[in-house]
Amino acid sequence: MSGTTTDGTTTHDEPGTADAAPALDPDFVFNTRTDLRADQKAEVLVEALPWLQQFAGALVVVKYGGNAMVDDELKRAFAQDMVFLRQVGLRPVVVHGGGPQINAMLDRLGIASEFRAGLRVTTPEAMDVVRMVLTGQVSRELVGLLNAHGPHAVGLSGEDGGLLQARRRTVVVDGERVDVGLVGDVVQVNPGAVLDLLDAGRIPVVSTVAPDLEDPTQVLNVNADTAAAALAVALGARKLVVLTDVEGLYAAWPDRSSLVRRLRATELAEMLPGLDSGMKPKMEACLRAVRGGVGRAHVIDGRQPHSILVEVFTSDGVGTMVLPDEEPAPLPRTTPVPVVGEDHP
Ligand SMILES: Nc1ncnc2c1ncn2[C@@H]1O[C@H](COP(=O)(O)OP(=O)(O)O)[C@@H](O)[C@H]1O
Ligand SMILES: CC(=O)N[C@@H](CCC(=O)OP(=O)(O)O)C(=O)O
Repeated sequence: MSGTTTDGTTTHDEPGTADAAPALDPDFVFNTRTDLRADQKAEVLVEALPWLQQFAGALVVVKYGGNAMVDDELKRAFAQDMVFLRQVGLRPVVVHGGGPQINAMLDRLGIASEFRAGLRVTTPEAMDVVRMVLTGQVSRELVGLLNAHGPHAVGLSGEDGGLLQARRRTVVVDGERVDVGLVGDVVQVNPGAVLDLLDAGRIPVVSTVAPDLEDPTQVLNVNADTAAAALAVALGARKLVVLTDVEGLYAAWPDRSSLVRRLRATELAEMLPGLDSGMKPKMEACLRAVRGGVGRAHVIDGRQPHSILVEVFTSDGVGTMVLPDEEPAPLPRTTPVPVVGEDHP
C-alpha cells in the first residue's frame, strides 16, 4: 500500500513575531553529519523544497506521547523538529500525552494503574495525579526543551481559555458497559487561545485535561490521541501527526511485514473493531480527524529521531497515512518531485 497524496487546503497567515533569538549555538545543537557526501546532503535539501513551499503556513497538530517520550535524546530531537517546523513557516501545535509518567507517579504514591479499552480508570485520587503530572511535569519539561531554542513555546491545558470541554464517557468491553471514572471525550473546542499563540509566532503545547461540560468545576482525563484529533479538526489543521513507539499501523499485528503505508477512512473504519487497545485510540483519532476535514492523519515512529521531518519534507514519507474517502486516487509515493499544489504524502 503506497501512494503520494494531497493535503487539505486550509491556509493561515504567516507566523507572528515571537522573539526568535536562539539560546543555543546551532553548531552544537545540530551535529554535522559525516556519513553523507556533500552531493547527498544537497539532494536531501533539494528534495525538501516543494514540500517547504507546499506547507508554508500550514497548521500541523503533532501528538507526542507515551513511550516515544521517555528517552532524553528523543525528547531533544522532538523539540528541534518543532522549532524547525516553525522556523520554516509551518504552524506546529503540540498535544502531549504522558501515560508512562502518570503510571510512574501513581506507582510512587502507591496507587494502582488500571486500563480498560486503552483508557485509564480514573478515580478522583488518580485525577489529581493525572492533572499534576500532565500540566505540572510533562508540559513544563517539553516547554523547557522547546525554549532551549528561543522563547517560542507556551504551555496550556484544556482548562485554559475554555480550550476544551469534555463529557464523561464509558467504554464497552466484551459487550459490557464499563465505567472508567473521570474520563472524558472532547465535545467542544474553543481554539481561540491556541490561535492567538500561533498568531504571535508561538508553539502551543497542550495538556489534555478538560473541564466537564456538565460540571465545569470537575476536570476530566482525556486520552491525548483523542484530544489531538478534536483540536486538529477545530483548528482546520492540514495534518495530524501521531508519534508512537512502532513504525505505524500493522494490519496483522505483531507481524512486522504487515505495515500499512496508507489507507482510506472507510478502510480504517472497517479495521477498527479488530484493533488492540494501544492502537485503537490512535486510529480512532486519525479517523475522527480526516472525517472532520483534516487533510491527512499520520501515525509515525517516534523512536526514530526526526521522523516527523522525514514525513513532512520527503516524497516517500514514513509510517501510516490515513486519507479521507472523497479524494481522487493519490499518485504513487515514488512519483517525481511534485510542483506546488500537487499531492503530498
Ligand atoms: N495493529 C497494531 N499496529 C501497531 N501497533 C499495535 C497494533 N496493535 C497493538 N499495537 C500496540 O500499540 C502500541 C502503541 O500504543 P500505546 O503504547 O498506547 O502508544 P503511546 O504510548 O505512543 O500512546 C504499540 O507499541 C503496539 O504494542
Ligand atoms: C483517559 C486516559 O487514558 N488518559 C491518558 C492521558 C495521557 C495520555 O493519553 O498519554 P499517552 O499518549 O502517553 O498514552 C492517561 O491517563 O494515561
